[in-house]
Amino acid sequence: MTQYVALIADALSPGARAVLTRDGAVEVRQVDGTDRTALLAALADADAVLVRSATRIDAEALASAPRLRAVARAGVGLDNVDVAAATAAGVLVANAPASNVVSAAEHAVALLLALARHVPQAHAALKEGRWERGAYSGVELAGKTLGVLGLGRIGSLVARRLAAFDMEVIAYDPYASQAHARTLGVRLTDVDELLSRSQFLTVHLPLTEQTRGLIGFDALQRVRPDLRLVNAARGGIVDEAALYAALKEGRVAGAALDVYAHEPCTDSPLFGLDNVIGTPHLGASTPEAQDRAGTQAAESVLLALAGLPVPDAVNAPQGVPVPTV
Ligand SMILES: NC(=O)C1=CN([C@@H]2O[C@H](COP(=O)(O)OP(=O)(O)OC[C@H]3O[C@@H](n4cnc5c(N)ncnc54)[C@H](O)[C@@H]3O)[C@@H](O)[C@H]2O)C=CC1
Ligand SMILES: O=C(O)CCC(=O)C(=O)O
Repeated sequence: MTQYVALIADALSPGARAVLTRDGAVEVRQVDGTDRTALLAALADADAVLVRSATRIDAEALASAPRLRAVARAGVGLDNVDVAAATAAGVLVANAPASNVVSAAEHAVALLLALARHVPQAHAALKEGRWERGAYSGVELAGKTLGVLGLGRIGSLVARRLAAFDMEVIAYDPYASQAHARTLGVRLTDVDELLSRSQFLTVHLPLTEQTRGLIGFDALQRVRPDLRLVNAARGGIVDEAALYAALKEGRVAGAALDVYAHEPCTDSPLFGLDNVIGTPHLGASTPEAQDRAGTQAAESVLLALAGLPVPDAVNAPQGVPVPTV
């Protein structure tokens, strides 16, 4: 006999459903969380909701969910969940902070390499029947300076991988310790040095009110003209209009983007520039990452519904340990 309803609002791995139904107490319902009307209606009976990044759980969604006890994010970023409103409503929010970080880091490295060597452009030309060896000469990574903006879980994995390409790695993260940076072979700098010295810059910050627009017109005035920028964190941290202007005016050499201010995004002016490559928010899109994210999110829901401490709760009451970076 089921006692609770768990709503899966984005495409999660089959492992999530298997965990949720393990003890027979949870009925799983599926809804397309991007269909706002359907989402709000489905939330009316839900005790828990599981999302990835496409579904917005904001104050309106929470107000439509009188029974809700938990929001589980099968992934890292919580910018699509109003954590303050959930906390005020007594709804526990949990993410799966370590689930997809290797996939996200590997994707950032893949974008950086593809950007350096024009892999997508050369591939497209070849498939269209053009053998254009002269058009797609690239640059080496060895000996270049990589700037890492945000030396948390993903930034650290990227730094370690790209140090192995013989890059000099510097990072800006006011919350990272010197000891942690040293173990990665990374030197911590201030923002000025990060911007003025980096030949590659990779962004690994959460999107918050402090980080929104951080790489904007001002920052992009202070970079080298041979800078190649990678953003596989969140759209909105890099100001797309400022980036477009900098690329167009030759103040930045290239950009590789996995994330956009408004998603889905298919018509950005940035896509019209030859020195921009992009993927549609694929950082976490591997079966390995999705399996971990889905099952961890589902485990958090079971704990929350049972009234037990949830290790990855981001708004846990005092006394419940919340893991930090
Ligand atoms: N493209 C994709 O599919 C994915 C994107 N992400 C994004 O990547 C972001 C980072 O993920 P993690 O590394 O796991 O998070 P994390 O929390 O481990 O690391 C973030 C780091 O940013 C630092 N930071 C915060 N504010 C800062 C500021 N103003 N200036 C400089 N540093 C600052 C923090 O000290 C922390 O070390 C997530 O918040 C998410 O938005 C995460 C997974 C997949
Ligand atoms: O679920 C996804 O694919 C998005 C992953 C992501 O951006 C995150 O975990 O923050």
